[in-house]
Amino acid sequence: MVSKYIHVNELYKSFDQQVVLQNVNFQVKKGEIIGLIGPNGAGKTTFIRILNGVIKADRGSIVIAGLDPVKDGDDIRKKSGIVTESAGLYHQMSGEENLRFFSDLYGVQNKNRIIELLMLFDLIDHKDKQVGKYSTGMKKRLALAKALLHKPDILFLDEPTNGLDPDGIKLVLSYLKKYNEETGTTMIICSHVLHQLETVCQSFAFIDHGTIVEQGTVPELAQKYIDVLKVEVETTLKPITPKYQGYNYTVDGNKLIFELPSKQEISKLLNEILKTDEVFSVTTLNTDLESIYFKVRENGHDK
Ligand SMILES: Nc1ncnc2c1ncn2[C@@H]1O[C@H](COP(=O)(O)OP(=O)(O)OP(=O)(O)O)[C@@H](O)[C@H]1O
Repeated sequence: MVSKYIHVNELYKSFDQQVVLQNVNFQVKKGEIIGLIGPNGAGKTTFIRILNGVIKADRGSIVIAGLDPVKDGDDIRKKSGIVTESAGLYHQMSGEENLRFFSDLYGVQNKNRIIELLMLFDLIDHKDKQVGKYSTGMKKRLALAKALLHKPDILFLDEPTNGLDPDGIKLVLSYLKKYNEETGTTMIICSHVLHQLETVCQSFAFIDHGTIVEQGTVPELAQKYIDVLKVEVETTLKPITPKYQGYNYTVDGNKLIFELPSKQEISKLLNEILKTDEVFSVTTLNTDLESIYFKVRENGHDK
């Protein structure tokens, strides 16, 4: 069995009388980037805060890199970086002063690291400006720089691209991916922007009403939840009967959308079309993270 870097077992948390997390079981492999997704109020931020040792669970066990967030909270925080909505920055200090402050706190030896990160996150021209006067996107980029100062082994990222413009989103996501490839840093990312998450995460955990209801990679989940594949084919074929080779299809402009029982049927279908016609493009429409997300949600409601 592959040993898990983060292992959570039967975790519970309530605030006053409200149960926020219940029977949470969750595992992450070392070096994995996992997306934590679920509707508003599902418990994602609370879960991240418990993992990072900011708040305590009521019961259940957590092991992160062999450590327990309750007993070894300081050690986990030394190994981890966190980005949350509030960012934890000092608004009276400049961007550079903030990074210097946290750099001293984390005991970062490499004095070039601050300038390196200011340049990387496109903040070098604003390094002397008070953070209170930063835009939302600038604050978010500075929060990421702060989280990466001490080259953590684990990154907890709660909505890391919220408030960023398209350039900022591209910069941050491509950096996180590159950083993971180079350093093997384990990352847990919460976000509602599923198409962005899909570009960086290797697997996903779905949280609903405080419970992890599903966990896996997109191909694993597609296999489990998607029973009819929708395949869009751009072709010169103009079928005239309601079915083509026994498959249902609909027409969308110059494209045909076929319903197939499995991906093995795609080549069979294309071979048939190519006997008489041309094919310009083929796209699977409903095996993306968003389609799977709604299937998982539907499944939860059916129970
Ligand atoms: N400190 C707190 N005191 C009382 N209730 C809280 C506290 N923190 C969170 N909650 C409640 O716990 C529930 C889960 O909140 P949480 O922020 O973990 O959800 P989330 O999945 O991160 O939501 P979102 O997608 O909106 O960010 C909500 O009902 C929230 O009101």
